Amino acid sequence: VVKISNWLYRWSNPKCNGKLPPGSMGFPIVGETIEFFKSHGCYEISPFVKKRMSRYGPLFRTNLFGSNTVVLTEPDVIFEVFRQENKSFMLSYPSAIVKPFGKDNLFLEHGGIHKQLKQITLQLLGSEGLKRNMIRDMDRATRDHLRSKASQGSFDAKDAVKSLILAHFIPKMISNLKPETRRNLLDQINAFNMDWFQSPFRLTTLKTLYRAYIARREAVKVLNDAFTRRKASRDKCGDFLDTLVEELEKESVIFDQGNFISLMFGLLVLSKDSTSIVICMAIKFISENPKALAELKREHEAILQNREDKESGVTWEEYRHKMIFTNMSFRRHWSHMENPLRRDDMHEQIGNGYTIPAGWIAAVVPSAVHFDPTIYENHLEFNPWRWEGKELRSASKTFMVFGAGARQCVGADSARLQMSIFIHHLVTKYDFSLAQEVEFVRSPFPHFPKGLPINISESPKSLV
Ligand code: HEM
Repeated sequence: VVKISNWLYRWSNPKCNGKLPPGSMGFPIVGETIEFFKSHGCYEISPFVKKRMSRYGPLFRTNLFGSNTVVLTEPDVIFEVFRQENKSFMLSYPSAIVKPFGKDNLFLEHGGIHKQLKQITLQLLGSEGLKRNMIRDMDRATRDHLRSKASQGSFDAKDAVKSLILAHFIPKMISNLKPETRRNLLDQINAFNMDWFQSPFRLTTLKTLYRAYIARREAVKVLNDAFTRRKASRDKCGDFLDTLVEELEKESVIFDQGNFISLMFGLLVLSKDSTSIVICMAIKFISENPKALAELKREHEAILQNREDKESGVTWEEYRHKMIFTNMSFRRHWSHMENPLRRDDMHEQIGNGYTIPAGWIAAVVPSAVHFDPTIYENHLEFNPWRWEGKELRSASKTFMVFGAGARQCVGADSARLQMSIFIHHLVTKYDFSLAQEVEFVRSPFPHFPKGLPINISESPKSLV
């Protein structure tokens, strides 16, 4: 009894050579993880965080995924943690989250390996790569996909947008796959979903995890075959696989084929899951806000009217400089990555004289800043006009939807571009509405448990 009481006491009152932030460590072993995963509305701060912020203040301690954790919600502290990447704070996600992506995932590495991998990835997803290689095909695929879906009169946007993204992204990775192999890869990447993470405490979790494991295994097989064949043939196809094969041939190479297979797999899954959910959020919000929809139509019809070559599709210039209201409308929708996690390696002093002991996790909550009532009037309202005249692209202490510092998202521009092109075609060519009331929750990633069915038809006023 004495031993157990002692252990329970130590669980609730962990050691610290400074002052720990207030908070509760929850139940032994599971901590407060179950409450953390409770689903909640999407356009708000999670009740888990909100409740503790009002009880303990902007910094509080807890235990999540079996790790002692300090949750950070203050803009200055969050920005500083991002800035200290690779110095006192290191990216660190629980193995339960990252394991299903495979063991070779080098984006979890630090220092030089991470830097080199990021440079390689930016050849595909950086603005030069997007401008040169991606925008035309992205536009064409989006236009054709929407046309074919709209001809059915209604469709589930949740699945359709994922397939649309993969349909043009897979050939950018590997351009010479046979149609049936490409179809198989698309199906496997689509089958690899994050359902196990949305509800890790349900009986069905093991089943969804197993399905994801099988899908990953099959997808990796396709990617591996394509890699091996390309290496042997030395063909040049102008795709990302060329870049990766060339990297492997360099004398100073620090990666192997397995690392690059894992990279391709991770990028395909991320592009499908992250961007599609934000596009679906956009469809939902503009369907419910006629004033914002009218303004979007005005912006995109003006772009179309001023375009010299009507068949050229969205240009880089239009995307970067003429979609101001589009940017304003979906600015906060990107705030969907709820908790970037870092491990404190240095026993860091943070705000208000508190300390994060070495080895603890720092869970930053950017959405607490993006929905902060002291920064935003009517903070939960969808109001694109609140951004009028503001700088819309770069990260700041009060806006970090794509992270900040060394770990800033490599896919940010590609996601924004895909969203802008989708909205362009949707609002200029179609009339659409939600087919039914939509369930939209966050646990902790946002998702539409019952899909997003929409009714759609070609607009009689369509300009092209
Ligand atoms: C809805 C769109 C997206 C959002 C909101 C988003 C958000 C984020 C955030 C907040 C981070 C930083 C994580 C951290 O600091 O721990 C991040 C990193 C990352 N994102 Fe995205 N992302 C999006 C789309 C994408 C896409 C489309 C891709 C790839 C195709 C991508 C690839 C990555 C990668 C590889 C990293 C790790 C970067 C590094 O460690 O240096 N993301 N993303």
